[in-house]
Amino acid sequence: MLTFRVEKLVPGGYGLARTPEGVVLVKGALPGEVVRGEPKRKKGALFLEAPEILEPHPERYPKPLPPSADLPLVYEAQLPLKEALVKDALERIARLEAPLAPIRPSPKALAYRTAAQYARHPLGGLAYRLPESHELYPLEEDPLVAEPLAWALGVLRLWPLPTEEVALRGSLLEGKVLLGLIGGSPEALKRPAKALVREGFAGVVWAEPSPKGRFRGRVTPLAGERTLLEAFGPLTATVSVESFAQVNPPAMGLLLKEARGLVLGGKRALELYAGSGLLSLLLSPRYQEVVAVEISKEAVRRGEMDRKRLGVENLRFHRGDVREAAGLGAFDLVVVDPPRAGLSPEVRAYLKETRPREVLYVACDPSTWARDVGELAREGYRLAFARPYDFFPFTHHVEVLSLLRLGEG
Ligand SMILES: C[S@@+](CC[C@H](N)C(=O)[O-])C[C@H]1O[C@@H](n2cnc3c(N)ncnc32)[C@H](O)[C@@H]1O
Repeated sequence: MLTFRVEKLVPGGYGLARTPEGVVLVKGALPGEVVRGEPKRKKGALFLEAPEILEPHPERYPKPLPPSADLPLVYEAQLPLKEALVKDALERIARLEAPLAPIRPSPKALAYRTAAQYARHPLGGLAYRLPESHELYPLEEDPLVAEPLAWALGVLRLWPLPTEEVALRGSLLEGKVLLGLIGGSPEALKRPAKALVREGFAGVVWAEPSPKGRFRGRVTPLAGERTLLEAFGPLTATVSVESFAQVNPPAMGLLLKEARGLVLGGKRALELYAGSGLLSLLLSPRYQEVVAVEISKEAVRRGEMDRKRLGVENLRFHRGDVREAAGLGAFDLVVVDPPRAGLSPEVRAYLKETRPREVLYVACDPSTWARDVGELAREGYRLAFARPYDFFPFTHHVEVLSLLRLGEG
């Protein structure tokens, strides 16, 4: 059993501590806290997953939070820690001393999420599934979800639906919520789905559980609407329960507003990992031609709906794999917003080969972002702008908006 003090927060949401046994990564412990436990060795590093907290942080958040909330601090105290994560990644991984604009807080610290997934508890009601485990935590309430989802949770807790998981996507603009039922039989769920729509859900789809990920298998609409309209600052866009959209639309709205002012404009722009093409729609007035590449059929379908609704004529969606970007030729601007793994080796090779004048990089993982920024800096790019954004209060997650420019320009 070891007793030690946690030094700092590191990517992945762990508290790092230096102990006589070596460096220990502690889950759910905050910088400055004294913890006790038996660290276990995993893949060469020491981890303490369920520490006993002997000396809590003076600003520890006093109310219950879901298990995904791995930064249980009063809101103002979370922001410098997130800023430090990005700065640290930039210095340690990218080896850059570039200035970082101050972190932009989330417009709301609680009740901000417009999407969430829960497991069904075998004893009834809903539960949180602990990350990377099958353990379930019964759900009383979720203070992080926005109003339409809080209403949905109240209804779903009482419905004994024969599914494995439920997914929710709300719209703050419409004040409505869509429901995804994952697992069970679509035939058996048709009637309950119709009843749920009568109860106030905007729409219900069924999805086959898939080892490739949520909504990567068969999806069947059961009742009501399939999409909602949401406001992302300067843009309105369709959202669905079946494919990626940012979970904190007002925070994404602030990022979009700032992104619009960063780029130089020009002839051709390319967006990779485009989702439904929010950034392409936003930047389309600044370029003659815009191409958006995205692998998810459902995201492209939503993007096409938005393109037509907004009357954007110079944007073309290309449903495909970004690893094949080499075939698309050269662009003045390349926009990227990859998943946590960062840019694929093929995309990095494509950027080095075609050398766009500007790369607008939106990141959800500071470590892989710093790896990619460091690589581009060695290719002659300058990190002209970088600002952390808080899209996920009460978690270690932090988003970064950044612009890389070729040469001194
Ligand atoms: C972080 S999201 C960004 C979406 C968009 N910028 C937005 O804010 O809505 C990453 C997107 O990359 C897509 N994606 C992941 N791997 C891909 C690949 N190899 N080729 C094309 N798209 C991919 C995912 O489907 C997802 O929509």
